[in-house]
Amino acid sequence: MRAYVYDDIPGDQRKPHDSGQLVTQDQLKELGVLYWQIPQKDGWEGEIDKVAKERDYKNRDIINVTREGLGEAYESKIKGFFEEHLHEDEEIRYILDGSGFFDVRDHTDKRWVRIAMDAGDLVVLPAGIYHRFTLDEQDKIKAMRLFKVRTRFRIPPRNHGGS
Ligand SMILES: CSCCC(=O)C(=O)O
Ligand SMILES: [Fe+2]
Repeated sequence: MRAYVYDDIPGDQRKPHDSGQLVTQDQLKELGVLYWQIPQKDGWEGEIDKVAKERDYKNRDIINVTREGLGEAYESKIKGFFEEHLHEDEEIRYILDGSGFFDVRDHTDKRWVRIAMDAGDLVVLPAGIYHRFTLDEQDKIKAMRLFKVRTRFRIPPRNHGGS
């Protein structure tokens, strides 16, 4: 995982948009974003189960975001993921394969912090944080989604003055 301030330069959302200003794990924690690295090797499921038990995540599923996997739904899914939104509960993702970017609003609510994730990265976005997701130029990701509750509410995207 690598986090940094998003460069806000117009262009393909899949590009890194790396401003070069790194954001540390502690700074992510100040935003309520938690991170674990759980390498994809023997016993990784047990490590996930430990975190799930500790944080009371009762349900999980797998999502495969690829052109092949989603077919016609691909474009609309990609668009929807990248619309700035928040949830009333945490968003928990463990990356099994591929890679992608989670962007979260920082405390100024003006800048994006981009969190570049790949296999073995577990992230928890706190309830109420404005965020979005995009694939990167690899154009595929497979992730485990964990949930405290079965039903998830998504607060519609806001028009944040265009950025
Ligand atoms: C990394 S999984 C795809 C993104 C996603 O599940 C979400 O934005 O809710
Ligand atoms: Fe979300």
